[in-house]
Amino acid sequence: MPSLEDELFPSTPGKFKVDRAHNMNRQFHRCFASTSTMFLWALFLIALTASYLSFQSFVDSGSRYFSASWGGIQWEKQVRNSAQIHRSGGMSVLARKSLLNSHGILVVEGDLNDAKLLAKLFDVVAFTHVMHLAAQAGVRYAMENPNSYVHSNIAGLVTLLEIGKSANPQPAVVWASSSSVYGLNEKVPFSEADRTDQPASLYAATKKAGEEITHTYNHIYGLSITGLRFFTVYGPWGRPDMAYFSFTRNILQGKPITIYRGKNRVDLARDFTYIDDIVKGCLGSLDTSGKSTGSGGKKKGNAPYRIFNLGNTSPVKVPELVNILERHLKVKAKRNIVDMPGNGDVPFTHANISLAQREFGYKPTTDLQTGLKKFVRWYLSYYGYNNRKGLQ
Ligand SMILES: O=C(O)[C@H]1O[C@H](OP(=O)(O)OP(=O)(O)OC[C@H]2O[C@@H](n3ccc(=O)[nH]c3=O)[C@H](O)[C@@H]2O)[C@H](O)[C@@H](O)[C@H]1O
Repeated sequence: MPSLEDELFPSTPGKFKVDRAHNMNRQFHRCFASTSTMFLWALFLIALTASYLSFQSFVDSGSRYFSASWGGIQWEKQVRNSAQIHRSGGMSVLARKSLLNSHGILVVEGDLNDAKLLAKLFDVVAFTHVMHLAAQAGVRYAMENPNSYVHSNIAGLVTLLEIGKSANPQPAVVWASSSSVYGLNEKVPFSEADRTDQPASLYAATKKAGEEITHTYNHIYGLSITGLRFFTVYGPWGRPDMAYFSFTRNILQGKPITIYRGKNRVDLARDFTYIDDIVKGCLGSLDTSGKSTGSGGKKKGNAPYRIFNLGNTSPVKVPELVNILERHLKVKAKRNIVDMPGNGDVPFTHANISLAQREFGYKPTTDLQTGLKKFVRWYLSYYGYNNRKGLQ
């Protein structure tokens, strides 16, 4: 019989008990902990169902699980207080996930598909912005649990947009797309105007669908939309299913790591982007998002529809990523090199970021060597390796 944890987290790629607690908070840390400027705004953050919750179990029983956890006069008061503007700036932001209670901000956990919860939140607070980072992420896991991608990345997105379009005022929506939409595109570096009609994975296809779906809400209802194509984001509090994270774990545990190799023995490469740079991009895009024009479901004029690459502009081969990890960890990896299986991976990614640079001064400053050093320092501390000999 599955445990309660499995009931709630069965779709989690790379679910590890020890990581769960930090998964629940990681979006906060990833997006806000390192960026004090976020507190210029009134924040209200909702922890909506994302990659680390079980969509299947929500379909079966999830609404019952969550329905008990919100509502009531006291809860509404907490939501309102939490959404108050803490400093000047005039924004009130609805984002995917948590903020520490110590900052006076309430965390509401719920399923993105819970329209009643979303409607209630918009009822209680007139959100000016939605930072929507909830998703079922991961390229390869889509082959194992395809419906979780549809549930979160498509159905959940539509639920959110439906609520947003009917709200008065309508919020500006900034949301997470993905570099994976470039799919089999071979033109480098990838620019926003390049082809995105050849997805290589279901994950990519659902993110591409999200771009089309948000476009219709912009067109019909006047919602201000900004889609951010993130390029392999890494760093402290990251996702345990991603390569840099699972490689680190295996290297430290003396277990082999599998490195995929592309056609003709060509190494795969990624435009790995450090979390702090991504946070700056998120903030820049919120700052410049522009207003929605409609209200109560009626469009009153054209609203911005924007898409930006948020990458690092310098792809690194996966074996080089492993070299860097070895140096920081001071442990040799046991490498198992295999030909890339047909699992949705693409051979390389490489961002052209000139559009984001022009629009809001986006400029990544962390190279992979530096970013992984910070990640490893966090990892060793978080998992208690600093108390063990030889890994200081
Ligand atoms: O930019 C994105 O839009 C996506 O970025 C990320 O996808 P990817 O770039 O695939 O990152 P990641 O899994 O870390 O694999 C990195 C490299 O290691 C290779 N890889 C992976 C696993 C393994 O065991 N071996 C291996 O060689 C693998 O073949 C790849 O070449 C996010 O997960 C995804 O949610 C999405 O946001």
